[in-house]
Order: sequence, then C-alpha cells, then structure tokens
Amino acid sequence: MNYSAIILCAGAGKRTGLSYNKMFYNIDGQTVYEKTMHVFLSDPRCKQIIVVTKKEEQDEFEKIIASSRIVFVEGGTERQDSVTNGLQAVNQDYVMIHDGARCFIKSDLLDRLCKSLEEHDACLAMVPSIDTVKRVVDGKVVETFKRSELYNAQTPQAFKTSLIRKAYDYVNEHHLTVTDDASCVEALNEDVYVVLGDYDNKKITTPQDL
Ligand SMILES: Nc1ccn([C@@H]2O[C@H](COP(=O)(O)OP(=O)(O)OP(=O)(O)O)[C@@H](O)[C@H]2O)c(=O)n1
Ligand SMILES: C[C@](O)(CO)[C@H](O)COP(=O)(O)O
Repeated sequence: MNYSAIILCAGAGKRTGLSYNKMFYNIDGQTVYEKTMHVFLSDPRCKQIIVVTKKEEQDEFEKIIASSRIVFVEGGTERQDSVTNGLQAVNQDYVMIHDGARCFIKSDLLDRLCKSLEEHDACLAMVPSIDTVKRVVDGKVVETFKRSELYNAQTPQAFKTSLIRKAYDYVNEHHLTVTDDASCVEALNEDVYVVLGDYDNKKITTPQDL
C-alpha cells in the first residue's frame, strides 16, 4: 500500500519550556525531526513526505535532510490548519498524518497501518488507557468512564486521501475544532478502525518528556 506522509512540524513546542521548536531538540546526536523522518524515509511504500513547517523555519529543516521525496508546505495557526494545508499537496491515494514530535515511532506500526488500509478507509494507532479517566466539573468528579472501553489516540492516523480531504472540508466549513484527524471522519459519521499503537510512540510535549 503506497502512501503519502504528512509530518507536522509547524508547532511552537511551548509546553516543553524550550526557547525553540522541539523538532530541533537533540536526542543522542539526532534531532527529533531526523528521528521521525528516518522511519518514513526507510519505508519504500512512502512515496511522498510532506513536511509542514512554519515559513520562517523551512530553511532550517531543509538543511537537515534532503530527499527528492520531501516537499515542504507552510503550516497554520493550529494543528488542524497545518493538516488542512498539508492535505492539499498529497499525491497518493492514501495518506498517513503524523506528529513530527512522535519521534519514537517504529516501522512495525507502519506495517500494521498499511495492512489495515487494505480493508478500511480510516484507521489510527491507539493504545488502551492505563489510567482511570474521570470527568470533572468545578473541581468535583461527575463521571468515571469504563476503562476497558477507553483508548488513547496516537499518530500516524491513516486514511484514503479522498475521505480525509472531505472530512477536513466538513469540519472547517462547520467551524468545528478537532485535536486529531480521525475526529473529522467521526464528524461525518464514517467508521474509524483501531490499529494497535505502541506505548513507546509518545509525543514529546512536556519538560518531563525531554
Ligand atoms: N500549528 C501547528 C501546531 C502543531 N503542529 C505539530 O503538531 C504536532 C503535535 O502538536 P503539539 O504536540 O501540540 O506541538 P506544539 O504545538 O509544537 O506544542 P505546544 O502546544 O506545546 O506549543 C507537533 O509535531 C507540532 O509541530 C503543527 O504542525 N502546526
Ligand atoms: C493527534 C494527537 O497526537 C493524538 O493524541 C494529539 O491529539 C495532538 O494534540 P496536541 O494538542 O497537538 O498536543
């Protein structure tokens, strides 16, 4: 299953407390960006990599890795805007959308997603919730969810390109806010299938993560 990958790198990384974009943070001699890109560049099914960056940071990313498979697209204010821009550049029938900040992704997860895409038009990596999750209003617990039904969404989130474009058009036209891509397909009342993610596939978000 050939696909395009959208690698989202246009955030600010504010919650890390760093003074620069966390995509340039160095882990054991490699930037977060390089670690993420390595996994996609090593996959022959990945025919196109759309790197979404802030306009003023594009040069810096370009200097780190060169490949004929990479195209750069300017990001937007929110993640949702960056994905919307990235989707316009996709040239394959299937697309995987991935947070650049999830740099511990392994190739076996791409295998699982490609397999699922053979049968389904929308699927995403998820892991069963470990903690008990409660809904809180005004400092008081109002509900405790049944943990066996709860999963944490990760990326990549993988789709037939025509479906995710339609789904993003729908949420943007209706001014809906989403924090992941599958939510757009859910808004269309279309099925989204779960692929087992990986607890190691963490998103670098906080100073503790660094
Ligand atoms: N306008 C945005 C916001 C986020 N992202 C990307 O989406 C991924 C997940 O977002 P998040 O962890 O929230 O990253 P930041 O926005 O960089 O972090 P923060 O919210 O702490 O500033 C990151 O790889 C980030 O670069 C993006 O491409 N465009
Ligand atoms: C898409 C995501 O990584 C799934 O867990 C997450 O929702 C991104 O959220 P953020 O607000 O951009 O950190």
